[in-house]
Amino acid sequence: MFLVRQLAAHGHPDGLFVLGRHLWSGGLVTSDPVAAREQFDRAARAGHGPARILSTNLLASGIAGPRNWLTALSRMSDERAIDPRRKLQIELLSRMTLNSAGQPERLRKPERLSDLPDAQLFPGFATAAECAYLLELGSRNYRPAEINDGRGGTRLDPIRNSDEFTIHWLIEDPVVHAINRRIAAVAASEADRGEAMQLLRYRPGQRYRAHYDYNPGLDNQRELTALIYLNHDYKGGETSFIKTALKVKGRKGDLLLFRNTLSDGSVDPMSEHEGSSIISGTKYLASRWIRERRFAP
Ligand SMILES: O=C(O)CCC(=O)C(=O)O
Ligand SMILES: [Fe+2]
Repeated sequence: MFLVRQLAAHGHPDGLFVLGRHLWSGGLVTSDPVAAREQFDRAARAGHGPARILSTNLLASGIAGPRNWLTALSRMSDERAIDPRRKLQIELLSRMTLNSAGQPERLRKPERLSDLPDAQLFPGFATAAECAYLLELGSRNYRPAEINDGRGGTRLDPIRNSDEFTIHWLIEDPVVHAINRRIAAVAASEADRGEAMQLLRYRPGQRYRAHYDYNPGLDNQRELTALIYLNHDYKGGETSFIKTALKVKGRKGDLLLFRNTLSDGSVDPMSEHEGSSIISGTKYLASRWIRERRFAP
């Protein structure tokens, strides 16, 4: 760490970037996302390519510091030379009809599926191109999914034997961020209340057994759950509510939104659900748990 700090102190781009990564993740130093972002910004100004990408992502999302959507968009154009994904991201964003703050201008009407649990379906929430983009982000990156242990950490548990990839804050690019803002808009919440988006993959035999997304160990509760179905060419795998007859088998691009808490903040017993076992094919979802209050750093 001494060497890294020395290099950073001299404005060395790699030193600043590596210091930023350590400050972001913690471990050798105390985690400090705001200080990390400052190092990424300095590394970016010193010409460090990967730091420019992270720094623009954080500027677009307003995580660990200020948010400026339009400046982030103009920086993305300049970044096409260092990251080939920027071109596709600019194309996808141009088709979204966003205002100058990156907010969606039009929202699809929901279908009410049930009152208890409070569940709604937004058909065609994401376009086929957006689903393809998320699927490509996940490919090659999946690892066994864990569950929240209620003590600030996560652990493997036989209740959930599927795979996941978390689009954590640094790699939450402006396309993912715009989708996260759209989720927040249909959920009548703020984007910064969402946990990082997760991509989920279930192959035959994989499932997420009956559970509540509400977790008694959390003081900032998972109030809402949003699931985007990224495909529908598989058998089995419904999102099934255990205490009612409600089973949801979304089509590609549909979003299921349900509430895990009652109006007094306590758990809604009817929100217990499972991702049923896959019979054939592979199911892909994008999920976002929405907290009661700001959750993003
Ligand atoms: O796979 C599903 O349909 C449900 C996923 C789920 O319950 C979750 O990720 O919390
Ligand atoms: Fe769940």
